[in-house]
Amino acid sequence: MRVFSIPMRTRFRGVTRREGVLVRGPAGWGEFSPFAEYGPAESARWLAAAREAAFQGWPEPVRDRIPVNVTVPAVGPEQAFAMVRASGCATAKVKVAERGQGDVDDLARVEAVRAAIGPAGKVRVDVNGGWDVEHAVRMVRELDRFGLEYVEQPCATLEELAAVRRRVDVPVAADESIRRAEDPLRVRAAGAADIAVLKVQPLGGVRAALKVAEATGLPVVVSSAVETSVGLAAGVALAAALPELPYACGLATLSLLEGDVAAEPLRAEGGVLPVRRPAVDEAALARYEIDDEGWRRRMDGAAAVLDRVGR
Ligand SMILES: O=C(O)CCC(=O)c1ccccc1C(=O)O
Ligand SMILES: [Mg+2]
Repeated sequence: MRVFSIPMRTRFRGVTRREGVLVRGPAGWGEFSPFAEYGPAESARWLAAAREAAFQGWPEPVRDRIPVNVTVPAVGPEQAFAMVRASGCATAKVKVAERGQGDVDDLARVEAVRAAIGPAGKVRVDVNGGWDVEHAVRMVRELDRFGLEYVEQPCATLEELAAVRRRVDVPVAADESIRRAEDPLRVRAAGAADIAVLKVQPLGGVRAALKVAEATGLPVVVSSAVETSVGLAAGVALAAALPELPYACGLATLSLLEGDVAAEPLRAEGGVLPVRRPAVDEAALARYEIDDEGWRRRMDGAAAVLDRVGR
């Protein structure tokens, strides 16, 4: 196992370095990079995803190009404008409701992103559950001045998502509400969302995520957990294997990192990612490799859970 620590270009989810473990098996490289706040039980799914990548490989793709969105963190309007222009993407996802900021910051950022992407581009916002129902209804209507493709996780709970969905015309996507195998059916039953955002690592692998996609019965947006090219390749494999892919995916996140572990990183060009699987490059990895006992323990903890409960 190889531990990496890569600085983020801009702070994201309060994180300034992205860390994790790369494992190698007969099928290739896998990434295990649960966020710092996740304990062994939750991290076990992330390890299952890494093991699938390393030991099993992924289902056959049905497409060879994945349209992607540029991800705009909670930065100022000028930086947001520049990030969208530099990306070449026709869809932008804008983070809003950042702690310490206000509605005026969100309105200015979304306005700048709309200006950068042009009238034909698509703009979605991700609230990460940061609003209550009244705040969400008011802000979605205000932000829709700039034209919203959808709003991702406007509130924390399924019941709140359902309430917002009944009161606004903008489609609602569920992200944090879809994390465990039993959740998707609840999302469907609650009428809480129009779209399901799926991430490979927290769902326990590409095959597990495909099952969740089927269970939700909703159109899917595949999103990254801000991984290296190794982790992103699993998201690309999921996006490539889904029977339908009606929306751009949130897999253009390599640009949020200062560097990568592959010689030919999974970087979007013209708003599209190729369906391929980059290998770890020793020289690239050497720049970011650390020796960290903590990550060894996290992996052992997750492995103990996985090997006890199975997959
Ligand atoms: O979807 C994207 O555009 C990028 C990925 C992303 O936003 C994200 C990355 C890590 C953790 C949470 C999230 C999120 O969608 O909330
Ligand atoms: Mg999200």
